[in-house]
Amino acid sequence: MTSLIPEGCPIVAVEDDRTGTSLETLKRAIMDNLFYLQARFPSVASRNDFYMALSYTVRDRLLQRWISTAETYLQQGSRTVCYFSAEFLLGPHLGNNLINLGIRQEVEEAVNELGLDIEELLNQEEEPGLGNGGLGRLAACYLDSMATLEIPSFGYGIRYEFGIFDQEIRDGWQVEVTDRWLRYGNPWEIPRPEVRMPVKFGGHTRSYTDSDGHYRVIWDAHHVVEGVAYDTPILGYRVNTANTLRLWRAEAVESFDFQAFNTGNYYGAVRDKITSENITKVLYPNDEPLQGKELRLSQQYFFSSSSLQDMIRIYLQHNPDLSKFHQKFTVQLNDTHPAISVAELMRLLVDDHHLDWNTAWNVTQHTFAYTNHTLLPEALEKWPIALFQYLLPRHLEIIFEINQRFLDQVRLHYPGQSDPLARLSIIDESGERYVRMANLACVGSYAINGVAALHTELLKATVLHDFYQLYPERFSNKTNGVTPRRWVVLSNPGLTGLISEQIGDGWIKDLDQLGQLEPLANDHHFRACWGKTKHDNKVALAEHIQAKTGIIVDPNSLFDIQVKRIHEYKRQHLNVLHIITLYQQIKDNPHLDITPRTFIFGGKAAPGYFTAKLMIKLITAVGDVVNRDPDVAGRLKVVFLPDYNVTFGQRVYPAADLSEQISTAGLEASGTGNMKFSMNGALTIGTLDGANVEIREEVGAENFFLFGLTTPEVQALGAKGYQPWDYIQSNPQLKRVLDLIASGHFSHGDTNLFQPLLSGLWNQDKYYLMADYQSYIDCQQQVSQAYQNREQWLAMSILNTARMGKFSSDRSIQDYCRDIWHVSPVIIKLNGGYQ
Ligand SMILES: [N-]=[N+]=N[C@]1([C@H](N)O)O[C@H](CO)[C@@H](O)[C@H](O)[C@H]1O
Repeated sequence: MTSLIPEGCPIVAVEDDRTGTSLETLKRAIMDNLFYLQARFPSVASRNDFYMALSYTVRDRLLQRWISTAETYLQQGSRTVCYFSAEFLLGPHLGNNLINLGIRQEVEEAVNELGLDIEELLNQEEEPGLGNGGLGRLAACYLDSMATLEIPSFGYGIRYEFGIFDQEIRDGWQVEVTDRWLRYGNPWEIPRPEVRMPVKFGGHTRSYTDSDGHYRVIWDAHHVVEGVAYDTPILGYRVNTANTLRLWRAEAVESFDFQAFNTGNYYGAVRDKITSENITKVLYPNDEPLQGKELRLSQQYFFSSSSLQDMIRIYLQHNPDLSKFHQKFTVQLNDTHPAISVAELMRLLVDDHHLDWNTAWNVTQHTFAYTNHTLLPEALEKWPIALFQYLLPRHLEIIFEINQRFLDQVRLHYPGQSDPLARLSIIDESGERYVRMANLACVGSYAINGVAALHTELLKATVLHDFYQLYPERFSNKTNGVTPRRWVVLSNPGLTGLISEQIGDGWIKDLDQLGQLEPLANDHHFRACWGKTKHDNKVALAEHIQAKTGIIVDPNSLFDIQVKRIHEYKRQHLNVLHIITLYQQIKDNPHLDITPRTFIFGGKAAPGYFTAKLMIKLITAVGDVVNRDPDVAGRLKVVFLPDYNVTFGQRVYPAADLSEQISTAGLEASGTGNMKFSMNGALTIGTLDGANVEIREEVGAENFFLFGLTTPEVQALGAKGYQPWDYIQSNPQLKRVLDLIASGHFSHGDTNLFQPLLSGLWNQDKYYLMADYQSYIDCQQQVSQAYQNREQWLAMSILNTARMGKFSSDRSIQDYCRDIWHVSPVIIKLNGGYQ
């Protein structure tokens, strides 16, 4: 693309005001932005005005890095990773950018001198809740690590107008409130109105033979929507690299139909605008269970097509030959949500750019890599053929062709055997016939990975076994990780200071250096400082809990925390059975010497998931009784803290003594909260599931509270016919706990309220709570005893943090770069001026 600025034009020097970090410069910049961008003077400016003025000031210091990065990638034509995700749970930007720019102190001083409070301004930011849980947050941690490791990369996703709902608890029940995160504007995104991609839907296809005798297909779409780009800079930690997260918003090609308006059809005049914009209106609030709605498939296709068209546009700026597209770009598919991209790239290459099928397929298969995040059958996406025919007729044709050619190969592998073909086929012939998105992703990808060692082994043995048999070389494990920048440095400045004081701050970019803390686990003084840091964080959380819920908790009690999406396989209700067990023990013997505990829960339930909502009600109902019971006398407190999100997590992980990771073995693919808790010195009580297995390997079995059935034991019990009633009948304590719930003790005498939960446990207990109950209770007893030995507990806590190096998302990204993407870092030099 030719520069619009003529050769020899005077260089526009970048003013210090935009990049300077001296106290006076920052103060002037904040006031200038208040004046020139917020058009406010201090005496009438609101907290949001000051937040915006500060944000623009910090953003300016990003922009030089961002533009230098973009220019360098353009000049060097660097091989680039594109991370396709329907969710990016970014969290608030301001605090993180201050850390990554390394100017937190300077800005705090400037803000103080202006008579403002930086914590208040930080809390002013509406977090972009463009995700449901682990999958979306992982994508955000990976963007931070790719930038910090100076990897040329783009994030591509959807700019939902409304993110994950805000959660309120009314009368103990979850109530969803619309997340209007954009209502005060978003200083961290740059609209790119010129970057618009036409995305077609519906209609029909027709084919013809062109003048060169080539078979060509035209897609006459029913309607076209435009994808408009909004870019957010993703700055690495203490580097010059600022990569781009490009999120697409849907707009109507024609946002106002004058003809309709002139004929008085006012709705008609804006119909296109409304239907088009609906595509990116709201995030589907389901974590795991698939949402088979047409709009969901439209969202997935919309951002996949916009992103691939954008990549081809960037590619053609320097390379006319699309047959080498995969050498420049590689795309990581974050679960099957963007798997339609496999068919879309084929359509773009064959129909729009006239590559022959085989060349296009070679490019496609060498472009995509696929990450699976769950084994839950109900989460594996499949779309009815009829919906595909209606919404994406050309893609259905292409998928049939891909499948045809694929099955021809498979037949060679399994001569005369139909079963493997039926399982491997992209088309599920049962019922109304479906397109299996995981199969499409596997056929169209050169690499397939799970997100923890156990999960990947289970993928190879179960859900993707046939693909593993066919393409063993494509499979690898890439254990998840989390960024220590947001989850330790930003969330836990006390611990950060204590660690860096001892071992320097190299650990922030090289987490294995935390290993240098090990010897200090035996140092009484260091243990005392460690304990104080944790206690200070617990005091801060206790104040927040009182402010948010009115519940007073004792920071000296053991903070036992379970925060994650509410789901039966995550077994928040098993945690409640432990609470009731302790409660009954106290009721039986009010003088019982027990370790005082504060049970803190947080997590959203998918709005349509009734059992999960009932689990929240059980937690709040038990809390209402236990928290007020005179016999308990405050030794047990149960808190359900509403609206669990990234900001909430930043408060909670540093304040935990015990991290609850109690899913049924074999069902939690990885978990990432488990890593954030341990990194902040919490000890884990958990099953051998997901990344718990690797955390226990790293921190040492002696520093991990393990309980429960293993995956093979769960499978064996299931195979032999699991009778939960047998466990209830043979365990009087367990029976008493369930009977107390059934009696209405926690529901004002209403014996029906929790019936659905109880009957599920008595009859089927799909997630083996009854089988794991006693092991869990015994393990919790060990926890209480261990907590009584403060010095030992502190030593275990220090060792947990010291041995968490493996779980940095930097390590995960280095694994992806080495084994899958084959991309190398590009060092960015800051460019002082522009020609
Ligand atoms: N979808 N999905 N999967 C999950 C999470 N629910 O978002 O992905 C997360 C990120 O890979 C995993 O840690 C977690 O175990 C898994 O259940």
